[in-house]
Amino acid sequence: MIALERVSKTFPDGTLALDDVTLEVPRGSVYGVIGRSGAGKSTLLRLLNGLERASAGEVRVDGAALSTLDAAGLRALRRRVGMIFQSFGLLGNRTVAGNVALPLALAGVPRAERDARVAELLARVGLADKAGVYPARLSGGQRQRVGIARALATRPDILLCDEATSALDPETTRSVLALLGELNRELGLTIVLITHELSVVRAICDHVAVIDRGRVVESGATEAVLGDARHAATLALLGEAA
Ligand SMILES: Nc1ncnc2c1ncn2[C@@H]1O[C@H](COP(=O)(O)OP(=O)(O)OP(=O)(O)O)[C@@H](O)[C@H]1O
Repeated sequence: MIALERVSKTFPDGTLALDDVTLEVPRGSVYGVIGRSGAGKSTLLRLLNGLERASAGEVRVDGAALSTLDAAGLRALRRRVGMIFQSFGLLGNRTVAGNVALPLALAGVPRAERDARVAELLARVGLADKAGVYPARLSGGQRQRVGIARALATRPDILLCDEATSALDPETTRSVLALLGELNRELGLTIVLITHELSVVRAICDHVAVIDRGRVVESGATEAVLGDARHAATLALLGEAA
């Protein structure tokens, strides 16, 4: 459903962040992109929701070439592609409910419908009792649950996770990853997550791509890639995790 076909990204200063990347994310999968800092992970993720445009090659979502989308097409794409962040990205001057309602308000969803959807989302992420609380009063794990609820508000079928658990302790990481796994199964949500932690890939990803200096050096089913690692970048990640 998501395909990168020989995608390269060169920034105006000449930095080649992605170099001839080809990969395919199957519908309904949890797809991990792992690599060191600066490998190109964030750039790859930003290409998937149209925040960056490929310098060469093509990104397709359900066959539609993102390079051909006009402004309306990009808005439609972003409604079906949710995103969560390492730093959560919540608005401190809005309550939990207010944060989750924001994308619905922007999409013009009527008040009553919005309130019902927010209540449903907060119940799903286990925060029904926190609707009126401000983000500053929440733990990191709770903040990320709000981020997840907000990302799912417009019923996207793809969720992009940008180092979503990197700021969390191991136990909270496990519970947030478990929630993502449940949402993947219950909603058929396709999840693309970027991480520098092999434990995250092992915990939740059925597929993985290892990225090194802008190139995908290994990709495929997680067990196959990790069980038969060949590239130095993958071996280094396995060595660090051992
Ligand atoms: N807007 C930009 N202009 C110029 N270079 C950029 C820009 N954004 C990223 N880069 C460069 O592109 C390369 C890949 O960056 P990217 O942020 O995608 O890596 P990453 O794997 O996500 O790293 P990290 O885990 O540290 O966020 C790096 O060399 C980075 O400095």
